[in-house]
Amino acid sequence: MSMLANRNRMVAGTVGLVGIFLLALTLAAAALLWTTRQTALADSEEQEVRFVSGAVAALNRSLLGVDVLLASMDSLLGLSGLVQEWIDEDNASRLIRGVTEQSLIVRYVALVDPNGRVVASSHASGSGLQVNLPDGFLSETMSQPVSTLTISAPVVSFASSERVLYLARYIKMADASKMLAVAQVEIPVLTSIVIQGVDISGLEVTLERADGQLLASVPNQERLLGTRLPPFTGIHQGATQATRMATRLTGAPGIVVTRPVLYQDMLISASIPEAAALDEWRTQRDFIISVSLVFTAMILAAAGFAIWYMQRLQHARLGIAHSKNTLDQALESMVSGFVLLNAEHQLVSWNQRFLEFYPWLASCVQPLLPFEAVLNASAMDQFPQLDEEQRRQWIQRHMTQLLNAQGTHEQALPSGKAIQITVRRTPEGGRVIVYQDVTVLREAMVEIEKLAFYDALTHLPNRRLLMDRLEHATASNARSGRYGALLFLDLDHFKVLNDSLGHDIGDLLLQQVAQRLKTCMRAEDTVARLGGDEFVVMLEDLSSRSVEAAAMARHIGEKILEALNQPYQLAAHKYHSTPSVGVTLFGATALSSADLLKQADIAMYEVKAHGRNDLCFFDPQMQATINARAQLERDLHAALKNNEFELYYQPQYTLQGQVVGAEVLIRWHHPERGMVSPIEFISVAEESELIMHIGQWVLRTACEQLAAWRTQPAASALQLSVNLSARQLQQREIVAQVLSILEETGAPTHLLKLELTESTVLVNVDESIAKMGQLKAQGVHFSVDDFGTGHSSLAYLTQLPLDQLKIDQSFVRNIGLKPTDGVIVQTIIGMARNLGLEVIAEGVETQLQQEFLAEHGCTLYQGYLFCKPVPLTAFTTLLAQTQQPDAITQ
Ligand SMILES: Nc1nc2c(ncn2[C@@H]2O[C@@H]3COP(=O)(O)O[C@H]4[C@@H](O)[C@H](n5cnc6c(=O)[nH]c(N)nc65)O[C@@H]4COP(=O)(O)O[C@H]3[C@H]2O)c(=O)[nH]1
Repeated sequence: MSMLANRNRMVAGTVGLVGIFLLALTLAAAALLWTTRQTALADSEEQEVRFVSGAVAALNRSLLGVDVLLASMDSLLGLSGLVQEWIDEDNASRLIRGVTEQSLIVRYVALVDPNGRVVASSHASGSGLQVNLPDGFLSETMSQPVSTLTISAPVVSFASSERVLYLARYIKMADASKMLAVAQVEIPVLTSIVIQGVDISGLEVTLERADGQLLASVPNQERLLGTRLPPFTGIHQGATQATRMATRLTGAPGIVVTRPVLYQDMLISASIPEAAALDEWRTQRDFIISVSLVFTAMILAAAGFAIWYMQRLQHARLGIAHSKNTLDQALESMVSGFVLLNAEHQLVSWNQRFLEFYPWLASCVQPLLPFEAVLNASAMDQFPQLDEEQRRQWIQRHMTQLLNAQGTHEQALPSGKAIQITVRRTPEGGRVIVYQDVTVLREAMVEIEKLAFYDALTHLPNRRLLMDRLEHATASNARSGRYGALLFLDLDHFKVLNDSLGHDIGDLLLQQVAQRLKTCMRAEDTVARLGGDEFVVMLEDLSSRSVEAAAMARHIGEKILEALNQPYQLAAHKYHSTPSVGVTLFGATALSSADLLKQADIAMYEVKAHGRNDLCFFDPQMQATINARAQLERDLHAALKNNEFELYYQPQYTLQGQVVGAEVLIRWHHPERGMVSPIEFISVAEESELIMHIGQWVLRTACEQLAAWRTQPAASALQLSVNLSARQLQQREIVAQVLSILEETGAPTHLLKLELTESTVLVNVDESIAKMGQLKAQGVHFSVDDFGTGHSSLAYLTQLPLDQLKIDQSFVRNIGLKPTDGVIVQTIIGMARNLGLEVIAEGVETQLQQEFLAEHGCTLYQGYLFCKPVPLTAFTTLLAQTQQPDAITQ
């Protein structure tokens, strides 16, 4: 409504403005017309005044000449001394002719007696000339008291048949009689004198008497000559200014200038009809009017265009306002939040829904607010704990995400809402951001996923999800070459429970079993319920060695057996349940998920067939291995308890054959199997807590021996190298443990050398370095076993607090056989020397090997060439026979 009023106001304003313009233009044009008209009239007046002045002057001069000519007759003819009869007419005519010929305007001059008879004349006929003076002219002239020039009315000359004027004055004779000297002037001659060659358009010139009698005129008006023109009214005859009145001849409205002539109340009048005076002005007038009309047309056209344009503009504005209104309504009725940013990433538009999602922004949003400020407000409200730098980074991260994002991403709000944010770039470089509440959708999806992939009773993954994960796991294990395991569980006699106590109780058992199974697993493992009382556990990424993977699977299986064997409280019923567990490994062979599940299922039935509540592997060989390992573990536990271990000592020699120490190597006297090699049982022990106990036993025994040797001069300087397994070093309390054993046994710290393998150190380098550093600070020595075989520890070599490098026997064995190994041996020796470390070669079996090592700078040796690992008694005997070096000092 107001827009319409506004438009009308604008149109009215434009019309008014145009009216003013047109009025101004009209006034200006009129003023211009008036001015130019007045100027044209003034110009004509001026012209007329100039002309009349010239004409009067010329006529006066001519009349004066005639007057002088006539007056000169007296002296020429000596008339004042004569009487008429004395006049020699011929002589007088000749004399008159002589002076008349000198005049330019006078045609004839005659001497006329009071009776009108020509006495003498300038004409060839002399006194024979006929002069037809108008009636009364003669007597009128003669009767003048003083002789003055009189001018007759126009008459036709007998002599020339032309219209002429007679100019006369009387001359007194000696006898007081009077003679009339008359000059005949042809009117055309007179008018040509008056006109003086001037050519003024429309000019009317009259020579008149004061009473209006017309004597001559230009243009010649034959019929008016001698008649009386309307007298001048209200005009002073002597006035020199122009007067607006009817022209003298045609009576048209015009400009009249009149001036008296010197003689006999004659005057000259010049008239220009206004029409002629404004001739040129009319052209100007037409031009001014044309220009004004053109301007008027242009103004009207411009106004028309302006109104049209305003209407269009208004229309467009109305359209835009309407569109904006519609858009605003649309935005406000959107279920999504909406934000529009300009190219400078400032807020241009947003809707209420956006503020409902982010209520803390309600007080800060305003047009052209930089979006960074919006993020800042969010960060301040939502993450008040962030310091300024963290907040800056948070804002930066979100800005980058906003600027680079095309498409959708999701945001979880503290309120629990899930907001899907869609960012689109506008053609101007701005952004349209749409915020959609997808909380319900997400919850529904979670629910759908749950229904699709999870078991409703236990909330464990169902068969579908298990198979999906199994597919992934088998594919990934096939790539990495590592093994995983699938454990198929079935609850023994579940049907009996269900039938006797009902399904609800059965369901309670299943739920509790699910709960217990989860507690036995790592986070990355999967426990699934296939249905009924069948559960499957999938263990991924166990080991790259199948035996080890099987052992780990067995461990977990046994854990499950133990957990599920605990009594259950099912509502009011106490219940004891047992499971049967079938295991199969996956990773080596590319079996399908279904086949793997079948294998585990078969293994599980194997358990059922053999009395239930047990675990069985699908592969009989694997089962046998696992059984053996299980047996070995059990035996190792017993061995520790029954003191079945013994330490052997393998001496370490200098080049000169002196024994500087020994490596202690564990031996197990199995009650049934006899001596068991550490190669067989150390790796098994390392997979469980057993290695801690065995390692501790070895360390304590070695330290006790060192302490015992303190008082024996032959052995008091010997160092003992003790192998420390990876798991031992990873123990948090290893440093305290070693130090307390040293203290308890009283062994000299500096005689204890701990042998580590490269891989042992590299498990957790920084922590290993720290632990080694602490022990080193107390005097304990370190040697790296198997140097050069494992991972490249070169990068850490300088950081490790080492005393000795041990060249692995695999290189020593190949000396003389494999040139590259010879080179490696040389390199290790060189490196050890550079780092100021001792270097010892193990597994030296031949003279050739020893010579090669000696030649390249190796100073210590261990191997069958010198001595095999031997029991303490044999070692003590050996010591007695061998020369010892000086004691090793700290
Ligand atoms: N062919 C040949 N072999 C030689 C020669 N000289 C020594 N050996 C053998 O090489 C092994 C050297 O020990 P290792 O590399 O630490 O390798 C050891 C070590 O890793 C581990 N082990 C032995 N005792 C312990 C122990 O007390 N604690 C820990 N953690 N591991 C031990 O068992 C591995 C095997 O020990 P052993 O059977 O005693 O085997 C010993 C030793 O008998 C030689 O000239 N030729």
